[in-house]
Amino acid sequence: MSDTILEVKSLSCKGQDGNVIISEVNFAVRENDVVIIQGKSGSGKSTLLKCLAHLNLYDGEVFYHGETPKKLGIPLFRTRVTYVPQRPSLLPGTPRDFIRAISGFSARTGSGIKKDVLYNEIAERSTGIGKAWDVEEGLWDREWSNLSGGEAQRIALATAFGCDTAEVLLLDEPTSALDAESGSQVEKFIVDEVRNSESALKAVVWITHSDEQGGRVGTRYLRISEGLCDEEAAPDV
Ligand SMILES: Nc1ncnc2c1ncn2[C@@H]1O[C@H](COP(=O)(O)OP(=O)(O)OP(=O)(O)O)[C@@H](O)[C@H]1O
Repeated sequence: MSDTILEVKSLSCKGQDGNVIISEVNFAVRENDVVIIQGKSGSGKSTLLKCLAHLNLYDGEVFYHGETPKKLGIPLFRTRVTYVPQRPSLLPGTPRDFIRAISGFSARTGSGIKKDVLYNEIAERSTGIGKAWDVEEGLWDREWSNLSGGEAQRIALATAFGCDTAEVLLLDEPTSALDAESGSQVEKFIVDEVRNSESALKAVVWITHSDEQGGRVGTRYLRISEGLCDEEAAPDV
């Protein structure tokens, strides 16, 4: 189908101990999809997202518009298919250091844009989105390790949107550390961006433990159980 962005074929992943975590996963992500991934704790949801972002080794294939990440170039692929971690507080330095580092990647500056100009653009967009989510300006200069879980989560997400390059965002429980009000603000922003035809973002793969959230935002539903991944009907919430 022409609107297919990602195609996952026979994807399997083992842990360092050789145990199979997920096996023979097949699905496609198409334009306007909000694909909800559900499953018990430890079932392999984050593992699947990290494989999609080419952060884990896997067997099988992931195609982005029909091309493998290797053929496209993995750094460029990661600017288009971007993983947003559940616990960004494990990153070194401050959020601004992180923006400075990613502004220097040649996959981003390859278009000829200067590193400093790109840094200013990403920082301005990211802090602007953060402001709308009540993230104080000063928090961008605090070490990730000293941010609260909810602050770090909003900052990581605002930065992913601030980069404005991802066609697919892989969101690992993006609102799990947020209070109800902040969570619904962020949730609405994500869904609006997928629906906004002017946004670079065309689809989201979203891990959530909440059936209610899945029901509100999802358009398709995958469940991981005992290493296998099956598509399900929308939950009855
Ligand atoms: N590198 C690794 N080596 C060995 N085992 C691993 C590795 N990474 C993850 N695992 C194991 O694989 C299983 C799946 O982990 P994963 O983080 O994908 O689960 P999850 O479904 O996202 O869980 P949660 O809902 O608790 O976040 C777990 O049992 C985990 O301990």
